[in-house]
This record gives sequence, C-alpha cells and structure tokens, in this order.
Amino acid sequence: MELAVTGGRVLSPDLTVREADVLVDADEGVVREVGQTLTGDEELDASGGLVMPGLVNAHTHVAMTLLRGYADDKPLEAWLQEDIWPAEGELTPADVRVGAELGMLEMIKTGTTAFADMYFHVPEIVDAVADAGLRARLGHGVVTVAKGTETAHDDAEESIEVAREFDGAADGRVRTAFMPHSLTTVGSNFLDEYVPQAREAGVPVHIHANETVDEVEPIVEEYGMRPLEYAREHGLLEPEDFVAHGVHTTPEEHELLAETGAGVVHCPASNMKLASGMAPVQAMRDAGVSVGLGTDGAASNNDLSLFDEMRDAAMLGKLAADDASAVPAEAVVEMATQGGADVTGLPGGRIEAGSAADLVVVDLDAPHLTPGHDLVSHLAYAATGSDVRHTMCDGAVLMRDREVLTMDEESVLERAETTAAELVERV
Ligand SMILES: N[C@@H](CCSC[C@H]1O[C@@H](n2cnc3c(=O)[nH]cnc32)[C@H](O)[C@@H]1O)C(=O)O
Ligand SMILES: [Zn+2]
Repeated sequence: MELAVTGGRVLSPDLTVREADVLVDADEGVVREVGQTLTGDEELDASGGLVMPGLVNAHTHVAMTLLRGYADDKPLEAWLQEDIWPAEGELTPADVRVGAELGMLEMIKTGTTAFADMYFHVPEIVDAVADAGLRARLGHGVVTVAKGTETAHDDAEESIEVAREFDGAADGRVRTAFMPHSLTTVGSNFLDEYVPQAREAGVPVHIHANETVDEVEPIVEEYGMRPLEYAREHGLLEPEDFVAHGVHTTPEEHELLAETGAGVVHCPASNMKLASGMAPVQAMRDAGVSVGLGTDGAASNNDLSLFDEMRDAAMLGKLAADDASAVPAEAVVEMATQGGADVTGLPGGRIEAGSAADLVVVDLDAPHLTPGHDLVSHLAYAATGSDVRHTMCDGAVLMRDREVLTMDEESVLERAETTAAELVERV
C-alpha cells in the first residue's frame, strides 16, 4: 500500500522547506519519493502544514510518567534517594506497562516517533512499544552500589539478557542496549565484566554521565581522571554508545567524544529543573560531538514533548555560552531529528527517498505560528506539541487529525490515574 502525504510543505534534511508531497511505502515503512503532485492508494492531508521528520526523544524513562508531579523542586541525589527510588521500588510490571502507555500516548500526540529508554520491567515496555507503533531503543537500567554482590550481578545480567532477547522485536522497531545507570552508581568491576558481554551481544551501551558536579568530583578524586576518560578506560564510548547529559564536561572530554564517535543526549529541562547545570552544547557541537535531545523522565521535566526541549535547548545553550548566536534554531531542530536518530542508532530523522517513513505533520495555521517568515524558527521557538496534526512511524499512521489510532486515549488516562493513586498509597 502506498500512502501520499499531500498538499503541505516539507522539511528537507538540509533544513530547507519546499512545497512537496511525500510518497510512503506503508508496507516497507520507507519514503519512496519527495516531489510534486504524488498520488498513492491512500492520502494523508498535509495542507496548511509542515511535514517534518518524527522527533527523537534520545533519553527518557517513559514509565516515570506515573511520577509526574510526585516530587518536585529538589536536587538530583535527594530527589532520587528520598522520593523516586522508594516509589519505583513499589512499581509492578503492570504499573510500568500503564506508565509506558501514558508516556507513549503523550509522545505520539507531541510528534515523537522514536525514543531511547532506560528502565526496568522492560518486557512490558517492549509490548507497549509493539502496540503503540513507535520505534525505541530499550534497556534495563543497572544499579550496583549499595546492593549485595549477588543482587548487583543479577541486575547487570538482567540488563544483558534483556538486550539480547529483545533486539529486533516488534518487527525490528525495538532495538536494545546495555544500560548501566551511571558512572557512580555502577562499580568499575561491573563495567569491566559486563561491557564486553554487551559488545559480544552486538548492542551499544547507554549511561548517565557528568550530570551533576557530585557525580564528577568523586571520580576525579578517586581515579585522578575525568569521568569520560574513566568511562573510556572501562570499555565505554564506542561509536554506537551514547551518554545522557554531559553537563559538566571539559574541552578534553569533548575531544574524546568526537574522536570515539560516542554521542551525547542533552536534556535541558531536566538539567534546569534539578539545577544540575548548563551543558556546553555549542562547544560540544563545535568540537564535532554528535548531540541528540532528550526529555529525561517525566518526573524531572515534567512533560515528554520534544518541542519544549528544542526551545529549552536553544535558550539554555545561549545562556551557557553567553552568546545569543549559540545553539540556533537549526541546531535544535537538527538535534531533535537527525541528531537523535544518529546518536541512538535508530532509523529516521530525515525525509528523503529511501529514509524510514517516520514523520509528522505540524499545523501552521495558528496565531502563534503566523507570519511564516522562517518555519525552522517556528519549530524551535514557537510551536508546541499540540500543533502536531498527524504522526506516522514505520509507514503506519499512529495519529490522524489528533486522534491516536493505536491506543484508547481515555482508557490509558483512566488506568494511569488509578495506577498512580494506588502506587502513592503503597509508598
Ligand atoms: N535497576 C535499577 C533501576 C535503574 S532504571 C533508571 C533509573 O534512572 C532514574 N533517573 C531518572 N532521571 C534521572 C536522572 O536525571 N539522572 C539519574 N537517574 C535518573 C530513574 O528514576 C530510574 O530509577 C535499580 O535497581 O534501581
Ligand atoms: Zn535519565
């Protein structure tokens, strides 16, 4: 079946905009052609809209939607230890499924077609991705500190097993990674033992790194090197690996990232909310580092819309560089699309013949998007998730005219409300 997305303007990989139709092979999930007056077996109306690549949320914890607004206004360590981890300790597989569905519903409605996720009860998240129709790189987050040796090994083994078992699930829309939580919450002996197993399984490694000063200092003090040098020493930073945050990073660490080809996921809202710091995004890009954008979990953001993330990344990037020309509109649009796809190793991020048919149509017919001097500027600075009219992933329409076709919205919201209330009761 061929589907023609017609009547709109299209954002090209070089970020220019032109009037064009997009012909999609829905069975193969690829873009066949971008051109004038194309027709297919079916049509998706893009008139008055901008057809752009589906957004890529390159770092999140999707089921944390259940903890949205549960604990705010605290720094990372206290927030995790006093509020989030105790609540997460009560989460059942069924709860994670509900939270994951809520997050995916939100992502589809705000134009995200692919995401990278670190959490637990991953089989439930795999099933939710399969049903929602999205694309994802999933992994089980490992924590070894403050755990008995056996429990810690079980956690790391689970992460490797999950990565092996589910890579390629949901018709290939699910890919996996080995996901040690962070350089300070996973011991170096565990990295030494399990990272080689991830290599053998052929999956990348995703980890939080250099998020707060409190995570950097202990490594510098104990090992006399910067965290990313330490990461490299312990087998991380292969080209397909990607780290979340990279807030407190030095020019030498940027060079290391650029040399190795490992990517960084910038999470500006989470960094601001937890007062973790300002990532030197312009400096990383200047050094040649691949950068994507992520929302992080909904408890530290508190939404999963990449439109907000683009705006925050541009604003914060300017403040961090003390330069209004830093992190311009094109940079954030690139990071939210191609950048995220490249960093996570997932298809998508570009609309051109042969690319994955992961795209969204943004309605331009709105007061806050008028006049249309520069549509890339609008995507970065003025558009919001609710401007998304249609969402398509892998050639399948997931949302048409703001109606999500792969999920029952009302039921997801109802179940999320009940599940979250019962969770808080138990904590
Ligand atoms: N198996 C692990 C769970 C790790 S999953 C990934 C974890 O990252 C946590 N998380 C969410 N946002 C952040 C962040 O910004 N920095 C570090 N961790 C975070 C999240 O709450 C979740 O517990 C265990 O036994 O605890
Ligand atoms: Zn995170």
